[in-house]
Amino acid sequence: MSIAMASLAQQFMLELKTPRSWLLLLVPLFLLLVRYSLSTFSAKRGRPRQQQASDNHHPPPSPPALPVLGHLHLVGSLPHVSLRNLAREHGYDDLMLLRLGAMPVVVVSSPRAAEAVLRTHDLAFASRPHSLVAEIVLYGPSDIGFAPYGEYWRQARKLVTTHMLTVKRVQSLRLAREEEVSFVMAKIGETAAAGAAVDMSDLLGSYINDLACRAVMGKSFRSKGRDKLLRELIEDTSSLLAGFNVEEFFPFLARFGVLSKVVRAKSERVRRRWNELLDSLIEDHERKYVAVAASESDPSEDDDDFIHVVLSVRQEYGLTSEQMKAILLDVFFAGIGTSSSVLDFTMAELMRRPHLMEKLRAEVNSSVPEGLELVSEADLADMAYLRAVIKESLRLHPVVPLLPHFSTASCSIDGHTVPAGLRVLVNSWAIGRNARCWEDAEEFIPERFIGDGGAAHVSFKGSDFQFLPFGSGRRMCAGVNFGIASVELMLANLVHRFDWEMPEGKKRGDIDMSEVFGLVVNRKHKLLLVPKLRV
Ligand code: HEM
Repeated sequence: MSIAMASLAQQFMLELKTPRSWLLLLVPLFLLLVRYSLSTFSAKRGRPRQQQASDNHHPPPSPPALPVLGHLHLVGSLPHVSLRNLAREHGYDDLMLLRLGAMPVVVVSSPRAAEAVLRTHDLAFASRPHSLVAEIVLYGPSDIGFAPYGEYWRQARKLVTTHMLTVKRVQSLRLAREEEVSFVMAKIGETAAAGAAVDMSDLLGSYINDLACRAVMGKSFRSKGRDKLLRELIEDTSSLLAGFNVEEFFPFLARFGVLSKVVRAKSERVRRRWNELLDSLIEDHERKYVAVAASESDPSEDDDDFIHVVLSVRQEYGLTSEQMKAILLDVFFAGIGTSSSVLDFTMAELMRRPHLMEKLRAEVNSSVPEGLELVSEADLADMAYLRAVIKESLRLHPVVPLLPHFSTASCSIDGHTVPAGLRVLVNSWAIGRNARCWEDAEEFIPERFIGDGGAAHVSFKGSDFQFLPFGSGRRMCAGVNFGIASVELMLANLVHRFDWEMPEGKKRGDIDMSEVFGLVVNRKHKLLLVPKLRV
């Protein structure tokens, strides 16, 4: 019986990648749940009136909901789109309160309300919602992205921002970026010579993956196909981290515990794989570290990778080995999918608008000394249009479209009370397309970000609340410089070195910008392009 239940649940978990597919699970459970909710409702009715009133003191407005499901049935496979449409339909432009099953969630859809959450009441919203998978895979969680707000998170974030992701260290990885870009250009060159098409999505993914490996462990992981294994492991983990645990929506199901057992078992398997990998890498580094210390020689630049950094400050920060591993894992989860998806969206947008690609190419070519095949980081300094193209891509396609926050104190926003203990989603995708803030909001127009453009002064550093691709406030992305540096250099080289054409029989207009929601939003279809060598 329990094996049958477990395999049924496993089947369901495979299906449960999108909120709408939860309905599959919910149909047979519906009647049971109605009973549960009726009993909860009668219990609530029995509570004193005063207490009920204080629970619901001017809550944010809410669209009509179904019993039991709440608003769950209104959230489709692209939650950021569904939530924008819902807010728009009901005129809840700032704040909206939804109930997903039994879980209340506040959705923020305007720059004004985002500023209230991420700046005015930053401290009250600086935590993250609980995730069972993160608790297991990230040891607690002891990383930075998923850790609840508190002293541990403050120390871990300080470690990362003052030792690992500093401007200086990102600059010191310049050589690594240039080498990795050169490696990719050579690979594309071979494909160009053969007249074949390149799977850009795959290629850009492995470029960012190799860069993360160089940063974390000082070398790429390419030998013996280990980079593929690592990418698989990252993908397996990311899809688990992005999934929802149905029991959080329906605490009633926790009584059976079957679903969380399945999620737990999968998460533990993934954690074991990471453990083996990271333990062996850390041991290697420790041996080298001890040898360098014994020889009293200066560590070489190659020894300056993130594992060495974490080992060197381990005592100062009092880190356990699990905490070290969790912090290193953030570079893989927060850094890889995000940057490669930004590159993929940007190339797809440029392919759909060849005149913009030409304009960018003209800027790049004019900044690179005649006859040089590769664009170096020094050449990027004056490329204002390159930066505008990337910003415009981030505006229309923020790869983390819903910023996940959690309230730890009650606050009042625009006369509405948001109590402590609530999930809060800032819909940065909706905000970036808000027609009140952006002219021709749905169009890809990089010119808005330069010269006399209406958004020339708008930055992604977290002070302009109509543009939040990296979030804002205490939980803002810790790797902005790292991410942007790897995107800029690759994009400049792609347009400098090659002309890009569509595979035979395909038109530029065929490029489909459909998305898939996950820990990071990706384009649904692979971007296949035919390179023609230019220089
Ligand atoms: C262009 C690529 C990237 C984009 C678009 C991006 C975007 C984001 C966003 C939207 C958040 C959540 C902010 C919030 O909740 O308010 C975030 C968090 C984070 N990002 Fe990035 N990111 C990128 C690259 C990177 C890289 C390369 C790293 C590290 C090497 C990194 C490390 C982090 C960390 C550690 C957090 C968690 C911060 C916290 O919770 O305190 N990101 N990122």
